[in-house]
Amino acid sequence: MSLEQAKQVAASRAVDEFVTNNCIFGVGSGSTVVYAVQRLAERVETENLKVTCIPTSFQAKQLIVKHNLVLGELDTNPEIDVTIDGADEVDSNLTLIKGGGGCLLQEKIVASCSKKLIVIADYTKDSAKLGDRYKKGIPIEVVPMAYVPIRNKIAALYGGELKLRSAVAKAGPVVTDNGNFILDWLFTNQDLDWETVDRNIKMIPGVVETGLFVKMCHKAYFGHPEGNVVERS
Ligand SMILES: O=C[C@H](O)[C@H](O)[C@H](O)COP(=O)(O)O
Repeated sequence: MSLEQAKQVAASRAVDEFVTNNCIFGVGSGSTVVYAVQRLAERVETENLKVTCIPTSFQAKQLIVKHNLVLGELDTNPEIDVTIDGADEVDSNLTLIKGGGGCLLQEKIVASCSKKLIVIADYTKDSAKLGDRYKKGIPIEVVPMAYVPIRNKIAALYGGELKLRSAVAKAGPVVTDNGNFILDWLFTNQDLDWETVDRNIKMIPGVVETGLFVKMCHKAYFGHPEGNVVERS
């Protein structure tokens, strides 16, 4: 079984366990969520479910539209029953690194409005400590004019290196769905108190959001190459 199939089994399991008729459903972002939306669309069709989908990114919105699902927004649905989202790394406390695909801000807003945040991932995202397996650092979304002082302040506070994320098919930096830049913080101390770190970084003027999701995740599903799914809650 491939990594893609490992993502798929985790996504299907989560959708089957958490999506119910008439629910308000937060749609995460990234490559694993694609399988969750596919499974949701199958269930909506075969079981005639009524589900309103709240996107966490431009990509998520496109997925909802492509599968003819009902598109909602926080203005009309500020309380979400369950959000299913991917992650770049999940530690033993269910603390997450998110934003590898640049979508952390809307993801965290939607997660904060959700009764439950469920993470779906392949087994390579399952770590004891943040940084064990994901080596690209913690994404931090920042207002463009402030990226240099923010970079210096975080390095002075906690050490490590902060890199302005560069675009691949464009010259210059990645610009998020919200018009901001992303700093990837290559931290060196894996034993930090991530709740405090998250709070302190967010206090720096110009920081919009961090990719640290602390005490937000209700349950994680990790797909394995053998086809089994490991659950953690
Ligand atoms: O910005 C992207 C999101 O936080 C994704 O949920 C995360 O990067 C995981 O994506 P994938 O399922 O593609 O590994």
